Amino acid sequence: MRRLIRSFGFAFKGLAYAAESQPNFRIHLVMSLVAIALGFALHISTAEWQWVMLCITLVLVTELLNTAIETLTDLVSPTYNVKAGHVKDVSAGAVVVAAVFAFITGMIIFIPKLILLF
Ligand SMILES: Nc1ncnc2c1ncn2[C@@H]1O[C@H](COP(=O)(O)OP(=O)(O)OP(=O)(O)O)[C@@H](O)[C@H]1O
Repeated sequence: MRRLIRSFGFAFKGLAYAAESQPNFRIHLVMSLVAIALGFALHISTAEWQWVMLCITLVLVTELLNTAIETLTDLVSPTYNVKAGHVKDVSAGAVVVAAVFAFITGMIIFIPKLILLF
């Protein structure tokens, strides 16, 4: 049990490191809170909540993995290296793919409800 609590402690340390060091991670956290607030305000359905939560999870997880990959790349290749550049670019590409998916899903769920309000 003590080991489990210790592991959670390390995981939260990782989350705190990403939040402190990565402006993009902070932006995605704020966007996630905005999506959750909109979800409550617009009374979205259970199925829509599942899509919203999937998008939030996907974006935050890819952002965390991107941070880990960037940190590891800087560790193993502190000087310029073409392959290190590719590693970082591909990793950043994964975040963009997740963010585009989240943006499109958000539009599909929220735009019709926002239009009905006006
Ligand atoms: N060691 C390296 N060798 C070659 N190219 C690199 C190297 N480090 C960074 N790059 C190039 O510079 C780009 C930006 O790298 P950087 O480490 O600044 O990440 P970043 O854009 O600041 O990421 P984030 O904003 O998510 O923290 C990389 O995507 C890559 O193309």
